[in-house]
Amino acid sequence: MGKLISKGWRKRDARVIMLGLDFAGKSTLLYKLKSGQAVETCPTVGFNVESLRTPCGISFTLWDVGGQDSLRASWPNYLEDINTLIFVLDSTDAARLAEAMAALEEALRHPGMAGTPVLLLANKQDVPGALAPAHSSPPKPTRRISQQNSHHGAVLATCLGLSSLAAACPTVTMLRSSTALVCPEVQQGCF
Ligand SMILES: Nc1nc2c(ncn2[C@@H]2O[C@H](COP(=O)(O)OP(=O)(O)OP(=O)(O)O)[C@@H](O)[C@H]2O)c(=O)[nH]1
Ligand SMILES: [Mg+2]
Repeated sequence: MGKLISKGWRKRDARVIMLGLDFAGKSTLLYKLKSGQAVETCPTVGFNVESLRTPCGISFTLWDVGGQDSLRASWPNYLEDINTLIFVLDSTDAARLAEAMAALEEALRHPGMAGTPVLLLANKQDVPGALAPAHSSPPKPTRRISQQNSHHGAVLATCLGLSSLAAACPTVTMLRSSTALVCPEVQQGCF
């Protein structure tokens, strides 16, 4: 929130970008926050954007960017001058956790991301068997992750599980979420 203020939220609404692999639940979350309703979604091609306001009166625009593989090359275009990145993980998709981490790593390398708060949402926690932030058999990273970005490299280098991601980097906050249930912290705009 500090960066949100320092970047001049009085002049314009804060800009919050939501990224994550396809099927993670980004659009579902966007429309749940906008309308309070569970909305049926289809894969996003391009982006969706909505103006929202937290209960404590902060206005922000929430950008939901399509996460399909073919669309990820466009992600850097959305990362200019942002106040917060929300990265949504599908906690039921252990097979693609390493892919998600690689995509997050790529996003964090963007120069505009230095010092930007990152909220990692471990989504779909309502599904039985969903990975918990402290799950015991985390996937191994597919490759050694570089330390290029001093703000985030340490996290990614120890990308052994959801909890270590959050613990190792001060700019990353971990939150379990379920759009289906609407996590109260998200609804109250506590990010
Ligand atoms: N059980 C459960 N299902 C969810 C949750 N959030 C989203 N879903 C489902 O996950 C599927 C994908 O949701 P979307 O919101 O379209 O995913 P997306 O991240 O926007 O995907 P792209 O637009 O392709 O990047 C849909 O069938 C949703 O109903 C959740 O918290 N729990
Ligand atoms: Mg979508």
